[in-house]
Amino acid sequence: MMEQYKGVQLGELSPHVFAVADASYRAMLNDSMSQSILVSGESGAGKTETTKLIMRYLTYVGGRAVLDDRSVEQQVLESNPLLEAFGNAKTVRNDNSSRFGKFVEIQFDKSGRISGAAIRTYLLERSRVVQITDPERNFHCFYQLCASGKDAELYKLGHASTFHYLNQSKTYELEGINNEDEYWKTKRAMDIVGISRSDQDAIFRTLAAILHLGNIEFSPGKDSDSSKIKDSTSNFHLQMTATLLMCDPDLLVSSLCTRSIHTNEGIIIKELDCAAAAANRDALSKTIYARLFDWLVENINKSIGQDVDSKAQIGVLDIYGFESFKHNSFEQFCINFANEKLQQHFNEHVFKMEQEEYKSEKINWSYIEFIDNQDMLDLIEKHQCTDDV
Ligand SMILES: Nc1ncnc2c1ncn2[C@@H]1O[C@H](COP(=O)(O)OP(=O)(O)OP(=O)(O)O)[C@@H](O)[C@H]1O
Repeated sequence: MMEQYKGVQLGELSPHVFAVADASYRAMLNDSMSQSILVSGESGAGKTETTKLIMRYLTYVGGRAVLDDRSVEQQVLESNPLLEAFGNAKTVRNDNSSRFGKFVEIQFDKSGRISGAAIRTYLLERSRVVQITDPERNFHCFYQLCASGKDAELYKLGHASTFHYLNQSKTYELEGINNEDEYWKTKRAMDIVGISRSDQDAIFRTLAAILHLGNIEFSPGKDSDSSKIKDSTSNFHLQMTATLLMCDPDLLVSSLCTRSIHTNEGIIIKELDCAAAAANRDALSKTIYARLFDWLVENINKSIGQDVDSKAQIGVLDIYGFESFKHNSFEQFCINFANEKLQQHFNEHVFKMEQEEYKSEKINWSYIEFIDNQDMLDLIEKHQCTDDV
């Protein structure tokens, strides 16, 4: 199919993702201008798979610029399983739903050969680390680690069902997928992108720490509105978390059960009640996970290598689609807002600007009705004067 679409004018053959990829590649070469491909659609529509096909096509036409055994394009493609292990999860609509947005920039030299690449990620759904509902799952990597046999034992991990962050939903397995096999695939992907064995250990240690952290429970302390570690089980998970994160257990307790407020007079330590301590614990887990994810992306980028002298680039944007669940949170608001913005960009170019041009050139055409969502966007993002409201 790639051969068939290579160099053929857009529209001559049936619609195909390779036709779009080819058109952007030719436009980049002929006009010496960078291009962007926006892959949109609701959750489960096939955006991530389409993005992979686009990258495969650009790899096919953009050839190989580096003559070592791990070329740039291969590394971009091979970084996918790793990003998916840490950034994808089962949702009601898609067993492998991307829970982050991704912008892949493929850089080309003046002869149109791939010379570098960069992956930028957006809006990781951090809340999933601490809260899931049946039949969804947390990020794949947690289930992979729990099923990893000896490695899981090393971090004192049991079955996924023994962890609060995973057992809020009773779905632990995915159809046709073996968690342990996936664990080894993820490790292999780490080898490919050049993550050292000691860094790999640190990554899984961090994941294990998050799981143990989630199992720490609190009970009321001596003072009113204060809290303490609930019992010996919670204390075990606390000690495990501290060991895995290589921090002092007492410091960890105080960072969970108290809050420091910086004032002009100095720092005030405030005790937290059980609910606030649990929220603190979850905030810590989300932050650690988000930073781990950013670290992974940064290392993938370092390993792929950027071409600072690149002549032009093709960017492929794969951002997660419209979502409407039974319970929608701030994340859904951000996702849907980003999608509305993208839809408006599409409307601007496909309907508004095109029809304005017809009008100015007095071309006879039948007006295409479309829903203009500008008012909705203005409502959310425009600064309003109080007088106007
Ligand atoms: N071109 C394709 N060929 C075969 N199967 C496909 C193709 N595109 C999508 N699928 C199937 O649909 C599923 C969902 O696709 P994908 O993960 O790409 O959706 P998405 O639009 O990126 O969803 P989300 O917004 O939830 O991340 C895939 O796991 C795969 O099973």
